[in-house]
Amino acid sequence: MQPTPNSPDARDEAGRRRPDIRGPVDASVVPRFAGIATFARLPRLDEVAHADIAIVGVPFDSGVSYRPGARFGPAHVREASRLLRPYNPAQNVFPFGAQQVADAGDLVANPFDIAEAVRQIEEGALALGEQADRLVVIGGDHTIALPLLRAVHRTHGPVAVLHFDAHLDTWDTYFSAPVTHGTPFRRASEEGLIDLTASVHVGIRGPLYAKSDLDDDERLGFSIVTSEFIEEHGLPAAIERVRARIGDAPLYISIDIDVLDPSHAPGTGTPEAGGLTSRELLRILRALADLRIVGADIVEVAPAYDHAQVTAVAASHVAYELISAMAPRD
Ligand SMILES: N=C(N)NCCCC(=O)O
Ligand SMILES: [Zn+2]
Ligand SMILES: [Zn+2]
Repeated sequence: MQPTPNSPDARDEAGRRRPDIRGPVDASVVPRFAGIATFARLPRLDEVAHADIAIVGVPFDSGVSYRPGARFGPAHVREASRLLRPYNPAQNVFPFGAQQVADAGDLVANPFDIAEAVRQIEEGALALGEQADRLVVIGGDHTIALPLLRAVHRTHGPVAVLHFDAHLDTWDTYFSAPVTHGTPFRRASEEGLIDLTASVHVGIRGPLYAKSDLDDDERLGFSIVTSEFIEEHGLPAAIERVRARIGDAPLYISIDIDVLDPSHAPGTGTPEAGGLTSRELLRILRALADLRIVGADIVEVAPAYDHAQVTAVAASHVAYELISAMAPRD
C-alpha cells in the first residue's frame, strides 16, 4: 500500500512548520473521499509515538431510553469529518499542526451488559492515557460519560463539568437501572467525581418528569443556562455565565448532540424542539480556549435518523472546535 502523504500544513499557531507532527492526509494529493476514515484523516495512534490528543470512539448504546442507534455514531462522525481542513480561522489555530492529534479507534464495550461495558470504557480510557495526554471521545449514548468521568477523576480529582444537552441527565433510575443515558451526572455527582461549585448545563429545555427534577439537579451540583436564556439574553451573556461558573477549575466538556435543535441535529435518539443552532454551539466552544480542558465527549449521534450527514457534520465540527480550543497557544 502507498504511504499516505501528510498535510504540508502541519504548523503551529504562529505559522511555523512542525516536522515533528504528523497531520492529516493531504486532500490536495489524495482525494478526501479515498482511504480509510480516521477522524479528519489523521494518523492512527499506533502510527505516532505519543499524542497530545487521541480521538476515540465508544460504539455503545445499550443505555438508551428511546430510539437506539448511537452505537453507529463513531463511524458516522469519522465519515463526515473527511471534509475538515487544517486551519481554523475562527480560533486562529492549526488544530492538527500545533499539537499531535491521532485516532485511537474504538473501545470495546459489551452491548449486553451495561456494568461490564462501563468497566471496559473506564479501563480503556485509562489505558489510552498512557499514550495520549487528553481524549476526545465520540459516542455512543450518554451513559459513557460516567466511566469517562471516573477515568478523568483518577488523574485530576473532581472536575468542573460543562454539559451541553437538552436533558438534565441527572435522573435517578430507569426501570430500576441506575446506569443509563439519563443518569450519568447523578451517579458522577454521588461518587464525588465532579466539582459541585463549578458545573453547569447549557441548552436545557423541554418537558421534565417533575418540578423536583430541578431541585435535585441543583443539589447534585449543577447550575443551568437554558436554551431560552440564550434566546432571551444572547450568547455573550450565556458565555459570561458559563465562564464565571467554571473559573479556573479543571474542565470536562460533555456534549450531547441533542443540545442542537432537531433541524440542526435530526440524527439523535431523544430529540427536543427549541434547541441551539450549530452556529451558537460552535461560538460558545470558541470562547473556552483559555480554560483548562482535560477531556471531552460528543455523544448521542444516531445515524439511522440522520439525513445528508446533517448531524454528523455538526458533530465533526464540534469536535474540531474542541480540538482547536485545546491547542497550545503562545
Ligand atoms: N439523551 C440523553 N442523554 N438523555 C435523554 C433521556 C431522556 C428520557 O428518556 O427521559
Ligand atoms: Zn440529551
Ligand atoms: Zn444526554
